[in-house]
Amino acid sequence: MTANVLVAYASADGSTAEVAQRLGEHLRATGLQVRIAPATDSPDPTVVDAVILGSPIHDGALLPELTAFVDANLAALLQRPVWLFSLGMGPVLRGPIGALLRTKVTPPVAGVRDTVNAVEYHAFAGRFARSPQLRIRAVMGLLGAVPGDHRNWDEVAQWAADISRVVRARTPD
Ligand SMILES: Cc1cc2nc3c(=O)[nH]c(=O)nc-3n(C[C@H](O)[C@H](O)[C@H](O)COP(=O)(O)O)c2cc1C
Repeated sequence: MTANVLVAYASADGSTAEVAQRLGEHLRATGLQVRIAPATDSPDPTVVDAVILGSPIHDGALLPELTAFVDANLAALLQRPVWLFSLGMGPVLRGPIGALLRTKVTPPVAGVRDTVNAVEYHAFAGRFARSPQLRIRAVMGLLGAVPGDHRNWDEVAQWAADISRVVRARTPD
């Protein structure tokens, strides 16, 4: 039997959408049936075997479109394996303060992770621009967050391979 996977995402500026698309394509290449959809399209998680949820982090939290999708579909999400990913600055932080913060999961993100009982949460480095605000630029400089596209496509491919292995192992032939 071919397993069905839903990749549902929120994205403000497109970089998370591209990671969701790439994850879905890698999963398809391993033989899974995959639907990739914005959370605002209300894709139906009850018709799939596994769900991957993704969102950028804004001000320490996942986007409200993603959390609204989680709230609206919680019963279905709790009945199937769910993986959660985010895009943000965390993984690229450097220096003494950055090192303290880079692996921290904020309470709002941990809340969603734990609410859906995620098999795994993966924080990917995202894409971010130079802030027009001097104060934000100063904080980012202090944390070593260099503006740019920090997405690591090999890491995305590896995560998709890991998920596919688990999903296929759970699906009877
Ligand atoms: C308004 C705003 C707030 C952000 N806040 C955070 C944050 O609190 N923590 C973080 O790690 N990244 C933060 N970022 C970085 C983004 O999450 C990152 O650039 C991501 O790749 C954007 O995804 P998108 O292109 O799908 O919208 C913020 C970006 C913006 C524009």
